[in-house]
Amino acid sequence: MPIVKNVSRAVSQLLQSSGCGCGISIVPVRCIGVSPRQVASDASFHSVSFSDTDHPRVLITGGLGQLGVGLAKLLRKHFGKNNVILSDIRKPADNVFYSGPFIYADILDYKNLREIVVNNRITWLFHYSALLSAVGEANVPLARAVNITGLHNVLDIAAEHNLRLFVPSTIGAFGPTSPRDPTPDLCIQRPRTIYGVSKVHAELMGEYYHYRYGLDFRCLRYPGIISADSQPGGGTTDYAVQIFHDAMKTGKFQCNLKPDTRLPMMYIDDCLRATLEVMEAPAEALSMRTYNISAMSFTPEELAQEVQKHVPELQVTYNVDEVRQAIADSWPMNFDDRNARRDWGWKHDYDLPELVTTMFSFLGSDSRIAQAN
Ligand SMILES: NC(=O)C1=CN([C@@H]2O[C@H](COP(=O)(O)OP(=O)(O)OC[C@H]3O[C@@H](n4cnc5c(N)ncnc54)[C@H](O)[C@@H]3O)[C@@H](O)[C@H]2O)C=CC1
Ligand SMILES: CC(=O)[C@H](N)C(=O)O
Repeated sequence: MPIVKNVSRAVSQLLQSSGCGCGISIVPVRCIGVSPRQVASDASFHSVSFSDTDHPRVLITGGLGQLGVGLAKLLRKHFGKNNVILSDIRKPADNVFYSGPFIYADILDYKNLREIVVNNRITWLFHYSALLSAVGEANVPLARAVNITGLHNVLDIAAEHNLRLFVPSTIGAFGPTSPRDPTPDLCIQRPRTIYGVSKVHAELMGEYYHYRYGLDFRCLRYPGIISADSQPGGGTTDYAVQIFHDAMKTGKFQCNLKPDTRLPMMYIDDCLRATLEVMEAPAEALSMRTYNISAMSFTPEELAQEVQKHVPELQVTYNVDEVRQAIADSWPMNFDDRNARRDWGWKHDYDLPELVTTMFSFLGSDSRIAQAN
């Protein structure tokens, strides 16, 4: 296909994707001839563009954490196994390595990341690499590097190569001065963790690149995510996953948050479906580029009661971790996601009883398989 045709299609896609509904005219980065990293506008990789009739070519960064493997599985079902590349700086387990393309990608290595995007003709990027709230407080310099410097690399590469970019944000992007019950999309955001600060920065930088350069940036603020077949990576909401494993294994669970700490939560299938849905939504449907999504809110006490319906002998004790408790006390209790529901039809499937039943049927069948082997 002639390069000229591809470039003009890319420009028209950029113009379409910049439909922010705010009436501001956008000058896409390629039209002003200089990208954020001063890459020449006629560099050869610009001749590769993604047609609407093709499947996207997907890269997931930080893909070996709690959410990335599930996301790859979902996207591979939709777009084909070889169109979705999982990446991380860790070594994948055998089952992950053999389930589809995997590549080493350190988001702090700009050239390495750019080479991967170019050589694999990536068109959509899901940027999952991060240090979460609790581990971030334990290593602020690393969290700042991964969550902020890493994001800058990803944004520049996405803008240069006309990628559609998804970056997750979090309930942790709010702080003690935000309205907490409910928390709307637009309100004061003064988080007091490096994780929260870096996520507000990501929201603002992504939106800035969208308005300034026409980058097709899309962002959802996830609640705490609960999954059966992957472990959380060091957050404040981790207790809500651990309780299921401990209930099955020992019948005893020690919770590191107070019994009445209410936080928004979501089952992983809802979270990953929302992520695909917002990426597939037509640009003109998106009145914003960063949306809250919500499913349920509960306290450790309420979760324990629901779990005890399945494991009546479960004993729950509380040994509060001051760092996590202070973080949780500054986060939303309930999330207002009316804009996501209105703009692109977001709807959750799992509430608390359904979540708990699903977790036990997954873990139950899993442990039966383990016992049989
Ligand atoms: N799991 C949850 O409850 C929530 C997650 N999110 C966001 O979703 C995204 C994915 O979350 P999880 O999978 O839970 O995170 P996780 O902590 O389980 O995984 C993060 C991954 O990033 C990788 N990573 C660290 N440094 C890296 C580097 N320099 N280059 C490349 N990769 C690097 C780690 O090896 C790890 O596999 C994160 O951005 C997180 O902030 C948002 C809200 C809730
Ligand atoms: C809600 C999140 O972003 C994460 N699970 C954390 O607790 O840090």
